[in-house]
Amino acid sequence: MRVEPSEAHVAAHHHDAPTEEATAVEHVFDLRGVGVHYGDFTALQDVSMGLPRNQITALIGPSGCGKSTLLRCLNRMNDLVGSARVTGEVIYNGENIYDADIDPVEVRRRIGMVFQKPNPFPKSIYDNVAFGPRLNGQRKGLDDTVEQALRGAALWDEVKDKLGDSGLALSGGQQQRLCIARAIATEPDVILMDEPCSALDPIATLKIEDLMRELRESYTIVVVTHNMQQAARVSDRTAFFTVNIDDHVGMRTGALVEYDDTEKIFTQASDERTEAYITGRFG
Ligand SMILES: Nc1ncnc2c1ncn2[C@@H]1O[C@H](COP(=O)(O)OP(=O)(O)OP(=O)(O)O)[C@@H](O)[C@H]1O
Repeated sequence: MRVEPSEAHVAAHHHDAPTEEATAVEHVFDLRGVGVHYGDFTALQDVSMGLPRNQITALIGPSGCGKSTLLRCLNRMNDLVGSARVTGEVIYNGENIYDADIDPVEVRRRIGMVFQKPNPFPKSIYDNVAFGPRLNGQRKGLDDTVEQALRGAALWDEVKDKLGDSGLALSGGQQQRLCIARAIATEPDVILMDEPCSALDPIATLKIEDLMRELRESYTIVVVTHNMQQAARVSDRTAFFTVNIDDHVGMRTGALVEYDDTEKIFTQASDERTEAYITGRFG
């Protein structure tokens, strides 16, 4: 990629004087009229929103409104779905990640992903975390990299004496933290999380939420969640999506209804559809 996000990151934190421009919120992503289509089916249309750096943005809304589809758009995971096509612009650190000269592998290195079901590789804890750095050609300092990533994912103390054990032998919550460690080991800029706690019990869930708040210091996080309390507890910004149904053709297309500070969405939503959803009257 032409713009090196880590440089953009450093630059953003070294403004000399707080001019009006410097104090404006910096967006890691600017989505401009984004639509996603699977063949002839439009799953999501006309999404425009800016995702602020070092904040947690939650994507919420009823089943099928396109939350996961949008999340996968942000690191070109939809490329792996043959029929998927993205329209509009996904601007990441000033560049459209769908431009012809952008390498999707590099995009996915900068923008990591954590999935709903913890999915460690059937390898040791150490090898799970070292996987990405090794793939990137790192040969030296792997022990340090692994330790730092496991510390960053709040898992080090629990596994430091059994790094050679299988990742699959850990509890569900530990496996999810291992997946987070694996994601941060390659030093991404952004972490995308698709319902990261839906397979976890309440205690493991709270641990992941605490971890998300810590990770926000160093990363920008975008999380899809069905859990309203979770969105309210962890996120800074919330985007509510709905499904518009076209009865003539039976098309169900997702659309962004409202995007604002989480506190505003949960206390004084501007759109009655948002309020109905978060108060549990719909969805
Ligand atoms: N690979 C695919 N091929 C075809 N259609 C798809 C594909 N993935 C998703 N869709 C469709 O796109 C729409 C949005 O799906 P998506 O999974 O993004 O919604 P969601 O809001 O994340 O839903 P949920 O909350 O149930 O996970 C749905 O109508 C779904 O059937």
